[in-house]
Amino acid sequence: MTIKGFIFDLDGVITDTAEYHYHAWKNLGKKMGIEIDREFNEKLKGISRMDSLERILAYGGKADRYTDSEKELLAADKNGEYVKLIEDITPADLLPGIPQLLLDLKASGIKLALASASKNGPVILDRLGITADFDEIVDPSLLTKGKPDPEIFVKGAQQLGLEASECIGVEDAEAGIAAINGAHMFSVGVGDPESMKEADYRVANTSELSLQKILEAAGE
Ligand SMILES: O=P(O)(O)OC[C@H]1O[C@@H](O)[C@H](O)[C@@H](O)[C@@H]1O
Ligand SMILES: [Mg+2]
Repeated sequence: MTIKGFIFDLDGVITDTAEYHYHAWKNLGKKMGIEIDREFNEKLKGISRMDSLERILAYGGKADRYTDSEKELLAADKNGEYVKLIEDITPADLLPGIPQLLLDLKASGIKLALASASKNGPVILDRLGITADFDEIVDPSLLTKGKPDPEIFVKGAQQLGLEASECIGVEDAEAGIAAINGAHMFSVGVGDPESMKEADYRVANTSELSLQKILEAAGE
């Protein structure tokens, strides 16, 4: 078999923390007088904390309103709310289909890496009880460019000791699919068809993720 590695996004793929990011940004937006809706939120998925804040400020026409240190405080405010929202995560918060997919990957001897832009990723993996399932975690603080740049997926493959052509990337973000495709990996998209239109293989939600179907679609 050619495929030897799976590289996963976390938020919105393994657990529904994408929803918590949305709520925390929406609340911060309210404090700044910027209305954030679900459509705009699609453009925030996969984007680092500070880059998300910059996008929100530009969207609200307030790009020049805050100093760098004020932006640090705003981002810390959002993260404070987010950290509270993830406090009670347990293994029951794995999205449907993910426990089985992880079992099937293990049984197939396929290695796993995490390619999340979130600095909260490791603590979430711990609370979900799946840290030991991952062979590698890409440290987002060491990246020079965030998604949609391919760097995080390229690093994931390197850390696993694999070629890009031997890996499959799984994402729920437009920026994430662009990053996987840019890394020349087969991309699996979870979400609505419009946001996931660039993915090589698409499912509407995680309960439809099947290792066998993904491998078939990838030509195995
Ligand atoms: O603020 P954190 O936890 O470091 O997360 C950074 C980014 O992580 C990504 O996984 C999320 O899709 C983004 O919404 C989020 O902004
Ligand atoms: Mg995501």
